[in-house]
Amino acid sequence: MTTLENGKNVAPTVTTGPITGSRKVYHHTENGLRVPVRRIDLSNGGHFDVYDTSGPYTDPDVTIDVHNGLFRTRSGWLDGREHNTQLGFAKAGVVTREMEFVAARERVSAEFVRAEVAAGRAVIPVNRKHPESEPMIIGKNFLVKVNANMGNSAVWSSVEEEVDKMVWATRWGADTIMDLSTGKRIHETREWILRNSPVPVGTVPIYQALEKVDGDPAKLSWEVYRDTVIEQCEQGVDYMTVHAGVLLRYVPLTANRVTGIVSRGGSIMAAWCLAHHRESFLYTHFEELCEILRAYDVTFSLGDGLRPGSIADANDRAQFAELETLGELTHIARAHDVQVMIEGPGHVPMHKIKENVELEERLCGEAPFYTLGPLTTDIAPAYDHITSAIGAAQIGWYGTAMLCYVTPKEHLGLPDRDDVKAGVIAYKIAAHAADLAKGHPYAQEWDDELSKARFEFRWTDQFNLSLDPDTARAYHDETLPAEPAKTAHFCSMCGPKFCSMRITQDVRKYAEEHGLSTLDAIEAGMQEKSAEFTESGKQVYLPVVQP
Ligand SMILES: C[C@H]1O[C@@H](n2cnc3c(N)ncnc32)[C@H](O)[C@@H]1O
Ligand SMILES: Cc1ncc(COP(=O)(O)O)c(N)n1
Ligand code: MET
Ligand code: SF4
Ligand SMILES: [Zn+2]
Repeated sequence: MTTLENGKNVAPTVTTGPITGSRKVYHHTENGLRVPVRRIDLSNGGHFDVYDTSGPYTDPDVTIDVHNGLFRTRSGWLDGREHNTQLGFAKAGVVTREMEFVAARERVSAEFVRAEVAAGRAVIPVNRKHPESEPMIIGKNFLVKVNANMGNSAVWSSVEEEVDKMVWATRWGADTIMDLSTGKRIHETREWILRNSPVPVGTVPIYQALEKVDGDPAKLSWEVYRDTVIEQCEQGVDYMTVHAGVLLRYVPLTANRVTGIVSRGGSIMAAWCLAHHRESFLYTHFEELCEILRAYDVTFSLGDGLRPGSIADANDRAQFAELETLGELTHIARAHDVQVMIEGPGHVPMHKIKENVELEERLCGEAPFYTLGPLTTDIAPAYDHITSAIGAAQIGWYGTAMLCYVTPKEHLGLPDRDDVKAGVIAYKIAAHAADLAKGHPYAQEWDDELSKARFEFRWTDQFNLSLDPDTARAYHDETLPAEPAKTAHFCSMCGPKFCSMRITQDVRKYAEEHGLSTLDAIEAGMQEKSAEFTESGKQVYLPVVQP
């Protein structure tokens, strides 16, 4: 690994050790692959296993050394596999080890995984040069995934912080991360992230290409771009955002928008097209690009350079014209055996969300949709993880395969690690809510486990089964920190006398003690009350006793 440029060579400090209340367990597949799960041990002697994105960092048996990077688990899987892709294998009827691995993670058959990849309805982003990552799948017939963006900017830059954010995001459940660095030491930052990332890493190569030409879009060229893409493929980037749908003739369609072009990549390409009055080199050289990505099995994330950046601009002609072009490019990429997903908006009010999914599926042959939110209103800067998680839950329900998080700092500044966690948790909620609504066979089991723990006042189990056990416990501790409170039949919300779940349990106990079913108990209780009512002279309103 390269040393850090600041000469001090400060090792990035990252968070290690299990998430509170759980431990890493490995399942072994038929062919001996080790598939991680996070096991939550319960106080009633049971346990519950959940999907685990956190990689070796949460395994106490692994020694983490960020200078050496993670163990290259997949390097042994890659022999003799040059120049073919997961899509190529899937089409040829071959089940790869990556497919077997994700099948175990998703609890489906490997053949189902193969068929979904072959149809282009799912992608497994795995650059052959990123053997540290654990394979995962993105597709609407699998668990909804979450991506976390990070990376430096010209205003704030630190390799250490970005590596820390990557580990932190995956700890809380990010399925992929994107390094969107635009500041100094882009190559080096990405190298540190890649060598230490247990999840696929995405980038937007045009950002680094622009940096190479001193930030002047007019100076960009296919050659500079191509060399940047190859450099990033060689490093191990798993998927790349390519804004090849921003065509010269679409740029005027944004002229009357409230917020113009909000995509960075989109605005850079629009500037290039106008400066040269030529068609985008991403579009004219698209087949060459396919051949480069194919050699590494890098997945396209066809960028939405004309996505709406405000409620007013949602679903306009510019946005949907670009989507049509992305559909055309999807079919070209697939013919080259290159995996494809499609990036989506942005800012969209709730009533305009569904149309986005329907159009995307129709135009892009059901390629996995990967959307930024969408934000369902513009009026809450500082809370855009919420405005967007609302849209994300909906769009996920309609069939979006991966949700790109938005943090509380959106529109305001570069997110720090706290923002990263807030964004990831908000999006884990949205993704899981979508899984539930889609009727995913295992999604509800998690809810049911937590609900049971809650009803039985197994407070510790309730904390540990939650997406954020530390915060759940800390909130309970704020008012009732003592150990006996962790089994008490109430919390400080209602107190002991008004705890409805405690009262329900009493009703059930009453029924049991009197040999009645709960319904009978209610009936019996009602008769008792009715007798009291008759005795009191059948008055509906009792006289108020003056103090
Ligand atoms: C496309 C989305 O990418 C996010 N984005 C862009 N750059 C960064 C960064 N360095 N860190 C985190 N998020 C970023 C913004 O939230 C934008 O909305
Ligand atoms: C879902 C999604 N959409 C877009 C981008 C790229 O950002 P930009 O288009 O601003 O360059 C991204 N990283 N993720
Ligand atoms: N918030 C913008 C969007 O909605 C992006 C700003 S940073 C390019 O896409
Ligand atoms: S987030 Fe900030 S830098 Fe990015 S487009 Fe908006 S105002 Fe510009
Ligand atoms: Zn925005």
